[in-house]
Amino acid sequence: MARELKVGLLGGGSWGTTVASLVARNAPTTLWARSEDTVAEINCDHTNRRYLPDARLTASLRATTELAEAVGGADVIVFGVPSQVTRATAAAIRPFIRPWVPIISLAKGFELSTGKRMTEVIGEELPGHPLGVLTGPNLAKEIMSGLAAAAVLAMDDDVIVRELQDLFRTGLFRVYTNDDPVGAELGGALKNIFAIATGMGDALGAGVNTRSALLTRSQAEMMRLGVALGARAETLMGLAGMGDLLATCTSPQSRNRTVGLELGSGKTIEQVLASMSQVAEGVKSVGPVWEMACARGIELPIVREVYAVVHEGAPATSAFRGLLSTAAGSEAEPG
Ligand SMILES: NC(=O)C1=CN([C@@H]2O[C@H](COP(=O)(O)OP(=O)(O)OC[C@H]3O[C@@H](n4cnc5c(N)ncnc54)[C@H](O)[C@@H]3O)[C@@H](O)[C@H]2O)C=CC1
Ligand SMILES: O=C(CO)COP(=O)(O)O
Repeated sequence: MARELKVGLLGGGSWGTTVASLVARNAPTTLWARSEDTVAEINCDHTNRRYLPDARLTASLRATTELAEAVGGADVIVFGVPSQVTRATAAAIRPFIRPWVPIISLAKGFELSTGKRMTEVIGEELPGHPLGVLTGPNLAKEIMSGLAAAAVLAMDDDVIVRELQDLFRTGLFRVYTNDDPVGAELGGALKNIFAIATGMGDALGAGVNTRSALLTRSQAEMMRLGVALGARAETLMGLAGMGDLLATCTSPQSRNRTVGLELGSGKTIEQVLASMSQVAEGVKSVGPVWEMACARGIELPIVREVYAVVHEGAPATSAFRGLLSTAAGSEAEPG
């Protein structure tokens, strides 16, 4: 079944290219990227050196700069562009996309202006499509270097999710199905904020005890807000939540953790962003997440401190002091 489906994937960065290369092993896949150079390189050399310097892509993967070519004949559409351009990209493909095709989102962020999840954004721009997310502890460069990884493909529709599972999985990329797309999407987006916090802590010389405490309390904050926003707790305890939190907070490859490390070393957020060529979703997501927590009266001390450093210019050292000054009550409570 999966081999008969044609896939159109939007976004030629690290993760879009990685997923396109995996899916191309199972089905005819066309990747849309903006850059003509990137498209030519993928088609001729089977590489995308700007984002994945050492990786060799599946030779059958085709790339194009034409949206119509990528999505017009596709049976499945995959969104791999950053969160803040997802709405515009969805609107741009509206004239070309067939009415019923499933859409899978890879992005791990919230829309800055609305606080919406990416499947909410895509659903508003492209109503009537079955929507899902592919998420989990999936650092692109590790996967392209041939190391094993696991992900969840989360959709409301039990039949479609099983059909699509075969499309994404390979021998080393294990794909589990999950019927809580809201929880899976929230886990992937929320963990980025905690990766910034962990990076700050590590730059300031946090020990393993401190980092473990920070990760555990991050998981508690993710659960508190995530469940309030409609996630199931068990999803946030799984690959999409705790799994991705561990990967992103501990990997030197994580862009969000790198942002935290740089902030912790004394740089301003403007200096950090000016030196980065890839997206770190947590920088933008922390604003809407903090607003959602405040609006609901949910205490998230770690999110509060990351927000203060990223958006209010507070030094990273004050985030550490802020967390220590939060009263430690029962473990079940915030703080
Ligand atoms: N890199 C990774 O290991 C993983 C990333 N993700 C998520 O995937 C999403 C995409 O991330 P990456 O591919 O890593 O980012 P990236 O920074 O490597 O690449 C971003 C891509 O988006 C393109 N882009 C930027 N602005 C655009 C616009 N206005 N219109 C169209 N395309 C535009 C860029 O040209 C580039 O090709 C993010 O939400 C990220 O959190 C999820 C899992 C793993
Ligand atoms: O989502 C990711 C790993 O699962 C990638 O994290 P970064 O965006 O921080 O690199």
